[in-house]
Amino acid sequence: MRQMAPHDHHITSPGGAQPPLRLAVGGMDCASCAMKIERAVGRVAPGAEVSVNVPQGIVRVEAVNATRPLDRAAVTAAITALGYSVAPAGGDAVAGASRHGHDHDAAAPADAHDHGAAADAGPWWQTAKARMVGLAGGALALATILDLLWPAAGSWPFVAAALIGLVPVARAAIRAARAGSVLTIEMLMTIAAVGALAIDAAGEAATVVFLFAVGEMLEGVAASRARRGIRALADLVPRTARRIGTDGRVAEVPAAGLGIGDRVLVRPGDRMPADGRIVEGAALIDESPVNGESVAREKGEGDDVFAGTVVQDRALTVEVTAAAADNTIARIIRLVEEAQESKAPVARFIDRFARVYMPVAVGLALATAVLPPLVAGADWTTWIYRGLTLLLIACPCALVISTPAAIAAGLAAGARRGLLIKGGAVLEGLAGIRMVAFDKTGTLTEGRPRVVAVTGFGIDEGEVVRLAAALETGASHPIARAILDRAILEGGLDLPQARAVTAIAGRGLSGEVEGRSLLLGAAHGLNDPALDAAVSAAGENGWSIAVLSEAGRPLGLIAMEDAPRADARAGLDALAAHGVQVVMLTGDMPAAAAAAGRALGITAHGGLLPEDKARIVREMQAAGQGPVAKLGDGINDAPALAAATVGIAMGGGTDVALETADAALLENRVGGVADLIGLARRVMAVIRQNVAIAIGLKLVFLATTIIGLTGMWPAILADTGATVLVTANALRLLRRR
Ligand SMILES: Nc1ncnc2c1ncn2[C@@H]1O[C@H](COP(=O)(O)OP(=O)(O)OP(=O)(O)O)[C@@H](O)[C@H]1O
Ligand SMILES: [Zn+2]
Repeated sequence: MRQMAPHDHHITSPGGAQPPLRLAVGGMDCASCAMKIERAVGRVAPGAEVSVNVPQGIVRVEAVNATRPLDRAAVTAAITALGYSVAPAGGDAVAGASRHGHDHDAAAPADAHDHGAAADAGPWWQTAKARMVGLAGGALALATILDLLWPAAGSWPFVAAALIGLVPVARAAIRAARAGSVLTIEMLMTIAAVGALAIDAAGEAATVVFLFAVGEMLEGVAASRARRGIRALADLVPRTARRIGTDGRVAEVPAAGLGIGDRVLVRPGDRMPADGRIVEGAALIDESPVNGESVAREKGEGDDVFAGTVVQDRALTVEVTAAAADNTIARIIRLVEEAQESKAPVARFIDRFARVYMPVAVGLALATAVLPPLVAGADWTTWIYRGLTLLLIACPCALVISTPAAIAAGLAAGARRGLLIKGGAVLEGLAGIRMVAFDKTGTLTEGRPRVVAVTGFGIDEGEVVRLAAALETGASHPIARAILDRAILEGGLDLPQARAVTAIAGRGLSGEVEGRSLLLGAAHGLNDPALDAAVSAAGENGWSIAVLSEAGRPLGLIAMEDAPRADARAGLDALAAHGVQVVMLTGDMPAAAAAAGRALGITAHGGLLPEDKARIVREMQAAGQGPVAKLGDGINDAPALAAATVGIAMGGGTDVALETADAALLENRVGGVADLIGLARRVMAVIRQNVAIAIGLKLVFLATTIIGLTGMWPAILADTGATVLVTANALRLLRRR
């Protein structure tokens, strides 16, 4: 089931009081559709933030500073008035509609703007847009031949060709105008072409109409390629699975129909058909398709496996733990698709700019057509022609698509490499990061501490471990694992029952064991010389500690060692190469933090409570160190993740990691942070190039048109060319490096 935007976190929605409206719209797949819809919705929902996701057909309306609550019916009506279809219900309809929601075809006649029709269903040459190109192109070719064979016919073959190509465009323009959007690209095209016919430039009118159709088609092709960037992940999951029946017989069934608890047989070379847990066997598993982890890993009984990963050498029996719609890949796709809807600030700016730019350009065109003849007595035909050409230049297609195309491609490229980024705003934030704060346990270290020393104060060491392990039985901190492992080693898991266990994030646990009220955790507030000596000795070795105490009196000390991650050094170096500073913020005691910091060559602050971490992150941002990213893996990092410009979760696809942070590394690799920042910077560079291309070409043709150097068809060619160029530039991000 698709949830209604459960991932609205602090960056993309600053505390919106009302849930955003989400509508699945069929039939749009280009920038001008998006602009039309945004304008129409903006009129019925004043002050609302509208983002239109072209490839996925999703319109998201959020009441950022709306004057009244969002009215779903009014928004829906505004969109249908433009000739697009809106799926009846909210959330669930979205997924369906983006895959096969082309019902609008029946209601709306196929014309220049009903290109959603075949966008998913068939190859690009079968789309309505391609038919348009064929029609306009065929008519133009016929007219040209006629003109060569029979010059006496004059210009009427071209007039006919222009009209044939123009009819669908004009229809779309009129429909949009009726719905309230007068200044559309179709309208500009229609006026320019009709005007050209009027001043007897029929040949050019026909050419312009044809080139416009080509541009629209290429844009559609590019849009579906960007969409495939993320959808390709879904193809990693095999269509069928070998389910083991209750009678032990194996039957081939559709993977989508597997239920939780089903057992499947996965043979060497097979892709995993579902998320699950190995119940029998062990094998080398290649997880690179899902999280980019480059080395195959040995997994055995009890280990979790992900749909889409490849079993390399031996057969496994796997028990399914998630339905197809909830598996890791499906969740990633959903997150990225939602992220593609959220606009980066730079995209918002461009949208606003385009909205101002179009009327200005139209005004300029009008002035160009009218002023020189009126004021200076210049030739009317020449200047009307130049004015019409400027109308074509007023089309902001390339500019409008330049940013969303780059962001969509960037997010998809990241997801393929195990870098999950939740939206354009996060990308933009990441590109500007100057400082990264890491926690220690589980991020810079393996997060698998091992007990290295146990000290008892007045009680036996085994007793210390036994009581501590009883408290840790349900705990999730890595320390719990270490202490329980030790307890098993010493005498099995025959532990006393702990009651009323409470976890205090960043401090430890409290609870009752065998009638005694115990505390286990950091050495806060215990003044005991013997304990202090043991604690500082542990700190000097870089060990972490858990102190067991009763009524403020220490009973024992457990010291643990956690190895640094093998790739920590390289990952930190990669950040340094990006000019990014690094600091360690850890809940572990200061001495242990300092030892780990020394080993890695970075500044370390220890003994921090969760709120201390958040405070330091805020202080760093305020102190002008620029945007700060915080990397963390546990609940004790949540406040700091939220305080940071960008909160990055580390932790192989766990729910917490995926849902709470702004970005997540699916693979536990320190170098992933540098990869994230590098990718974000590349995306921003592409955006800058695209904006330069789009505006630069317009300026050049603006000048050459006014001085009369170039005419109509170079103007439309420049627009088409720029649109294709910026999209192709964005798709470069999808190339595997
Ligand atoms: N479940 C627990 N059992 C025992 N001690 C704990 C537990 N949770 C926390 N502590 C104590 O509190 C300290 C701080 O814990 P916290 O979870 O904030 O940081 P951490 O996980 O050690 O390090 P980092 O902040 O780098 O992830 C630990 O070093 C430990 O002494
Ligand atoms: Zn369109």
